[in-house]
Amino acid sequence: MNKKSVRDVEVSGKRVFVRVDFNVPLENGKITDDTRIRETLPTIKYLTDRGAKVILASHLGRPKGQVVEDMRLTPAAARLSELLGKPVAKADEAIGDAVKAQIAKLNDGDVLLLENVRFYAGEEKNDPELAKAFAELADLYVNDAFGAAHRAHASTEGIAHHLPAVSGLLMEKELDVLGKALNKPDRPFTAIVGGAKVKDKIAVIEKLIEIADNIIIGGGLSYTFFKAKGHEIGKSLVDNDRLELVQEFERKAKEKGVNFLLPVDVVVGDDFSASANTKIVDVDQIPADWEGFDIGPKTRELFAKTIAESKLIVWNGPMGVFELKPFEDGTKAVAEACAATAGYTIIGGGDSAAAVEKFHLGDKMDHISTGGGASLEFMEGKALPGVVALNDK
Ligand SMILES: Nc1ncnc2c1ncn2[C@@H]1O[C@H](COP(=O)(O)OP(=O)(O)O)[C@@H](O)[C@H]1O
Ligand SMILES: O=C(OP(=O)(O)O)[C@H](O)COP(=O)(O)O
Repeated sequence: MNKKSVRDVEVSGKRVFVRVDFNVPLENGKITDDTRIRETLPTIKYLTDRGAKVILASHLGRPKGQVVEDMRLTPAAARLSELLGKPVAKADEAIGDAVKAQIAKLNDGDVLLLENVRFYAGEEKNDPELAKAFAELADLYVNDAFGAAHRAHASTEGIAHHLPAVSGLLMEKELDVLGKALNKPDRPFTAIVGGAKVKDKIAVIEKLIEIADNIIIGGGLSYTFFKAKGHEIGKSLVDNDRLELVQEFERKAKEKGVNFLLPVDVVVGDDFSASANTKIVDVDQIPADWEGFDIGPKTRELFAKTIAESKLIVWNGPMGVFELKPFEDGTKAVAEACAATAGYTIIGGGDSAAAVEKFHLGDKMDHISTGGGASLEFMEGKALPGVVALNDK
């Protein structure tokens, strides 16, 4: 990488603002998968071992510029403290005099976690005033939030214009591993896209058609494709603004000789809950009032066959609502197929990583990336604003 990292600068005694991605899955205030926190330990330890004062900043969820009590970072501070085996102070805000006073009390080697940066409307707008307010807290900026590197926000991009700015060790590792795998991909190369961030994911498919041999679509994303074909989709997730666009994808894929696989059957439920009534139906038989929550058994077999024959598999986004027992089997089947294939497997995204860990298959994958959207955009060849803003070597 041509960007400076923590290894290239003096950190001892400095106040270091480290942007991490602690956007972890939570259930009733408990962290269900701490991968993203564990993955930042090398950077945090590197800095504390050398006597830096570490000021951590992250977003959690999408609170849209408001304080949302359930989206405070308090559980992340507690988990980090357990993992580091030492106290981690927690601020109730991310900027301002109270935070500055807390920082002034830090000793060399101490760690402080700021409050959710998305509680401030300026974060996602990349407001220069907010970026300056973050920069006032520190002497050095470290970006270790690979999962948010595709966002040009005040704490991922703006701040880098006000302080010396370098990458963390996780950021460096992610770019290195993904770069090596995707520079000259082994073929057949299969991209699997699922999940619930429908708009974001649809945006990357067009480019994937140009680089992958097989594209597998599952999860909440698929229903926009079914609706575009004129099928009833009941109450399933949909992006009504992109019905024409997704039809284009299938046409383009055909033109390029890319195998474009959509689910053929799905598991529908009458409620978003673990006690919902469920049915398995073909994709043109979804009842009105029901909602598609998982891929069906015929689809699992179809997807598994393609995964088995692939040399490189990049998977982002669960195949269904794997958090709920009745809708976990599709994601589990794809995770098992990825675990069994001889191909090189890269799993990306907070929830996809959580799913693989839930099924105890994490150690069977070649790389679990902390970024879903970020790894997809990296794969597209797009510049990641959180990386571009860092100082060149
Ligand atoms: N058919 C579906 N309907 C609603 N939500 C879904 C469906 N399939 C998957 N999901 C949800 O998608 C979420 C993950 O989406 P996303 O954030 O896009 O993935 P990642 O974090 O891996 O990038 C999971 O919480 C899962 O419950
Ligand atoms: O969870 C994240 O992305 P991912 O779901 O693509 O892995 C990152 O924390 C970015 O979050 P965002 O998509 O709300 O900007």
